[in-house]
Amino acid sequence: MPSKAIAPFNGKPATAVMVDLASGQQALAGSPITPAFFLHCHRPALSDDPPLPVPWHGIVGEDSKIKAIFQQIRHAAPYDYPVHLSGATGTGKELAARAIHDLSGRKSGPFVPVNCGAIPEELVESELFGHMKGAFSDAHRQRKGCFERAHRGTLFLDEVADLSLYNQVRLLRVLQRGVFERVGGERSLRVDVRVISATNRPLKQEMADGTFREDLFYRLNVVPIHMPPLNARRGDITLLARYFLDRAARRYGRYPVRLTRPALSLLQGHDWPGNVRELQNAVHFGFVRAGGPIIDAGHLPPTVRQRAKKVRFRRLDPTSVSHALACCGGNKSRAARYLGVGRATLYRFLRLHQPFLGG
Ligand SMILES: Nc1ncnc2c1ncn2[C@@H]1O[C@H](COP(=O)(O)OP(=O)(O)OP(=O)(O)O)[C@@H](O)[C@H]1O
Repeated sequence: MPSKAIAPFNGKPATAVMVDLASGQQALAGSPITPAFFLHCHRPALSDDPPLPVPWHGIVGEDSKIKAIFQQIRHAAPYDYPVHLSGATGTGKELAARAIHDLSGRKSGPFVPVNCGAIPEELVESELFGHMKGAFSDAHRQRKGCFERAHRGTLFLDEVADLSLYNQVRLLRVLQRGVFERVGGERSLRVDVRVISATNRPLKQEMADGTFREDLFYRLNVVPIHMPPLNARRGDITLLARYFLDRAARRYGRYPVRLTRPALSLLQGHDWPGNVRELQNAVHFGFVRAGGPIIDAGHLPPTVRQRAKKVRFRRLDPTSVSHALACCGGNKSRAARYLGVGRATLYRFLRLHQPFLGG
């Protein structure tokens, strides 16, 4: 056990009640908790801690799928061709866009992210292209749009599929002609901008439905990069969880903080529909809930705990249950522990499957 694990005690005995999560062993109330007792309680239950790798341009991952993404980013970065990032929400599309910018010749220029889905329809045009004073009732002064602000840099159009057909045409014209006018302005402006776009919507389907213009798609999708869901790179779950925890611990000066093995296996068993963002939120929730150096399964959000239960239930099958019961001499509590499920789960399973188990 590295010495940092006992750092919270600063070598001095602390006084509080401490219970070993696995064995239920408890230090006497008010008696000093020695580092040795702390180690006794937590060493077997804690996850192993190989050193964290340095994030690659803010992106953490060692799975071959994410390494292939690093490679695609490296290839795309030096050119000015538009890149389109697809992938579900929370998979790291914005991080990838920033990495492309950082690795490009534009890195000393601005990176301007704009969430097309978050701007009210009537303001999209002025947000993208700027406006002249008096162009509309609230235009009290002239304002530059995102295209101008991104001059000599990169414009990141997030949620590009949320643009209305009208604004898609405006965007297409700028990409085709390389010039635009501010709303209410007559002078054509030319800027030097690289466009990276992203969406979590299926653009092929949107085109088939007529809600996304095909010509715009081909303008944006010159270099496509698809961000894989976290589910497809499950090997990175532990790494990412430890990374987010480490960052939280550093930020709030609460070091060291560690996940117990049961907490890690809950995280590993979850299917993460919200991808890395959901994992990050779950870790932060656990960090806040635990309030101390050890984050256990019970500190994780209910969604993660609930879903894991369902997954475990789905994984039960009559053969493994019969086998567990046989191994445990028919004792259901022991069989439940053997199977890694709660007693109630096993009882529910038995009620449903008793006829097939011959009981
Ligand atoms: N591989 C990763 N390593 C470290 N942090 C990550 C990684 N992937 C995502 N994140 C973090 O998860 C959060 C969501 O990432 P990001 O905003 O880039 O996702 P997104 O795909 O653009 O999401 P959306 O489609 O909802 O806009 C951010 O806080 C980001 O820092």
